[in-house]
Amino acid sequence: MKWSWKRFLGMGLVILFLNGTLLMLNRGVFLKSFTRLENDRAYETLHRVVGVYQENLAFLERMTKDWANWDDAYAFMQTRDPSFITSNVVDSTFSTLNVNVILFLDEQGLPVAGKAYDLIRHGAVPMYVGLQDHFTTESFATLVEHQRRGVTGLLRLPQGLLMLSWQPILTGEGQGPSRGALLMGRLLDSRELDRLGAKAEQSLEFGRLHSGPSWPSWSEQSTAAPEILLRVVDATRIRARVLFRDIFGVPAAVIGTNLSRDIYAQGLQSIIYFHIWLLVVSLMAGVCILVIWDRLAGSRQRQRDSEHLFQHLFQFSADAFFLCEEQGRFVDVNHQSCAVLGFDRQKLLSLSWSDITDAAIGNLLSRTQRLSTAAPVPMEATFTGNRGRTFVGDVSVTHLEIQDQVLFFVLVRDITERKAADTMLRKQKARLNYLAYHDVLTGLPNRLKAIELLQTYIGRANQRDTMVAVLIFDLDRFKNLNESLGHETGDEILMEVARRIQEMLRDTDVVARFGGDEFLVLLEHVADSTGVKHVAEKLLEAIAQPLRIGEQQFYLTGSIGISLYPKHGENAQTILKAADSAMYFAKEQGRNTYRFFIPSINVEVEERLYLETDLRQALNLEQFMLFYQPEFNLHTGKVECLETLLRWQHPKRGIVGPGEFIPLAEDTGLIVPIGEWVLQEACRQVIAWREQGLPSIRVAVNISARQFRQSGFIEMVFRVLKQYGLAAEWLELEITESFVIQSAEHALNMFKVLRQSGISLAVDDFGQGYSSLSYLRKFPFTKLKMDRAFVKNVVNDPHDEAIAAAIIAMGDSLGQEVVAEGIETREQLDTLRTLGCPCGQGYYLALPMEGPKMAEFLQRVTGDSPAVLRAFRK
Ligand SMILES: Nc1nc2c(ncn2[C@@H]2O[C@@H]3COP(=O)(O)O[C@H]4[C@@H](O)[C@H](n5cnc6c(=O)[nH]c(N)nc65)O[C@@H]4COP(=O)(O)O[C@H]3[C@H]2O)c(=O)[nH]1
Repeated sequence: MKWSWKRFLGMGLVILFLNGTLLMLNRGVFLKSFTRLENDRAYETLHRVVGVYQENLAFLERMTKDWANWDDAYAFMQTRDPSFITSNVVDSTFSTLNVNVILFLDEQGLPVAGKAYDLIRHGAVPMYVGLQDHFTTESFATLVEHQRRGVTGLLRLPQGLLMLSWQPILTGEGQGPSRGALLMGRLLDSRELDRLGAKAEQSLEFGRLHSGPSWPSWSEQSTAAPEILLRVVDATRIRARVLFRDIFGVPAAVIGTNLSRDIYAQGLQSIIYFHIWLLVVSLMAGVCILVIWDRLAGSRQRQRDSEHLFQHLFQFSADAFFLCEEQGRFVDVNHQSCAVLGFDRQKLLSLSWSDITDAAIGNLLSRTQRLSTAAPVPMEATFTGNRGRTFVGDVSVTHLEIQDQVLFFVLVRDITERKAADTMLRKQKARLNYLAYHDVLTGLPNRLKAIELLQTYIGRANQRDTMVAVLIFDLDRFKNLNESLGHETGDEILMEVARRIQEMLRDTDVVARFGGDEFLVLLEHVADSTGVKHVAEKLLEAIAQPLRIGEQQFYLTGSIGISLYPKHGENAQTILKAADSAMYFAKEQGRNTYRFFIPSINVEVEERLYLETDLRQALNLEQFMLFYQPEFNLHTGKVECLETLLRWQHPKRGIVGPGEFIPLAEDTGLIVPIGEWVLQEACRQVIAWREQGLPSIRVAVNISARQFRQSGFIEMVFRVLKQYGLAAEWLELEITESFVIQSAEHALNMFKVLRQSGISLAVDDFGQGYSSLSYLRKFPFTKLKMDRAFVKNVVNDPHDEAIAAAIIAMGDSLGQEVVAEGIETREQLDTLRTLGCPCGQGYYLALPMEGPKMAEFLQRVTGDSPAVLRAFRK
């Protein structure tokens, strides 16, 4: 609540003013009444004093009259017998009658007998001086005549004021003639005054007046009636006075009293208390009124603001609002309603809910909530506007009751675009979800999905006490293929492989692409390894089928690693690692095979990792060296060529043969720089020997498929030849038959370029891959190196001998030099010579040798070395 201090101050001042005015009025009205009441009380008090005084006078008069109408007194006035006085006017008479003076006067007013008595000291005193003088005066005589029944009243004497009664002395029956008068008097002294005050219940002050009126407004009166005067002295006192006149009508004394203004004081106090109370109450009431007023004003303002805001929101909201009756007729619509439906306001107000939507009004009713009780229940509906324009709206309905009429407050938000966006988003999400869990190329589940599935299978295997088999399948030397043929061909191969694997497996089995050329097969509910073996064999078989992409035909092999859950690992991670290790092991074991995981595999895999690390450093550390093995003309014994054979001088393992590290170098790509080094070293060595005076000799360098496919390979060869100044005719490149089969078409141009430059081309390990004869004719090979496998049994196995003979004949007919590899015995040499094999290589003829030894060897054989020639002469 906002306090308006000015308003509060104003209200306070008004209350103060009103209270002040009321106080003044009350004071005027009530205090006057109080004063009047007090005056009345004062009059009453003084009247009581006067009454007592007059009673005293009347008593005195009666008593004097009794004595004056007494026969004895009547007789005394005649006889003047003093015994009457001595017996009747004694001291006790004064005390009894409570008078100070008793005086008998004759007809002339002269004293006959009398006595004066001090009632306080109780003793006779001399007759008051000048007392009798008053009764002889003319004015007294007039007074007596005027009064007729005696005179009673006050008389001023030097001794004080005397209350007296003068009565003519008559007989006991009150008959005359009068023989004089009797006067009895009582001094109005302090004692008498106290008695007067006690009787009037008021303490009195007495003031004697010695000469004429000095107090204001004493009226000149002839009567002896007392006059009362009141004066308000202050807020606490009223002074009240009564004036007494003597028998001659002259002011003689004033008796006064001060009256406390109790009524006034109490009244005033009550008024003040009442006004304080009134002020407090009115101030509190004022504050309450202000607060209530403020609140009422605030709530009215808020109500106005909220109505204004509601109107503004209603009219200018970006959403369409409809206020409609129970039957659906529109009561009010906003701008947006007109805009979305394309109607003007008048037209829209003439329509009803059912004209613009197919959402039944009954439907709305069931979904409404009372306004402000809960969130409205949303629903979707299709709306049709002007000229058939349709849109989808999000509808929220609330209902409210205004003067017993139920109205629906309907909010419609055009969500057509949002719905379209939602649909697109859902599709995108689905697509993203698909991409997150699938391999785009093959459509197979990807690694993530495969691992999830594996975890699910593991869970189920735990429940049913079965096994899960994991087969990791990798295409052998796929990288080489991919690099040489291009990624598009590589992708097609992968898709075909995926298709074959899928076809081969059951629907319940899972095949996933793990990345690159690696696939994963999951087999659930496996009882033992027999079934798994069968699947692995079928897989290898399916892959081994010739694969045709366009015009080219490929022969692929794969290596499979197998692990079983829970035998080889306790969770998805360890089971996958085991299968991976087994797959590497299968590759180690010559590829195109499958291997189950055994714990020792891990050691081998680890070793392979160490080897890879060392291999990466070997070139920089100059740990490589070349050995040379001669190829001889089996008829002349002449060294036709030297094959370079790579060795790795490992710091810990000693000399490591190429069989142990070349596959690794190929897999890791290290073969490219290593191969370049070999070529350089071979060229350098040949030139060096030449410079040593040895005869020029051709050097054969093994080139791996990966090197060959490396872009810029030919340029590199030419550059090296140029670098060492070696003519191309002294260089021979050996390429394995498997590579020739795989990529002959692709490499044909390269072979041609190389050959045209004068470089010799040899097909290594010839015979194993069943090269087609058409290839051999088409390609510019200069040499076929018969695989050692045929040489091995050429002596004993007629089949191998026949193959060897065929190869020799084929080379002969194609004009290609045939070199038999791996001649280890005299018999093999002889057989081959008999078969007409032109050249040979093998430990029987010469072992691979380091450069210096080979130099010595060359020195010897050039001079028709007896050791070598001996072998040929037989
Ligand atoms: N059992 C037997 N073996 C004999 C006999 N005579 C020679 N050998 C061996 O046969 C292999 C001949 O080389 P390859 O067939 O090209 O086979 C080579 C070649 O394919 C490859 N290789 C060697 N050096 C390199 C190289 O610098 N680059 C590449 N890419 N491969 C190389 O490693 C393979 C193995 O090389 P090495 O271990 O040096 O083994 C050599 C050699 O020592 C014999 O009478 N009996």
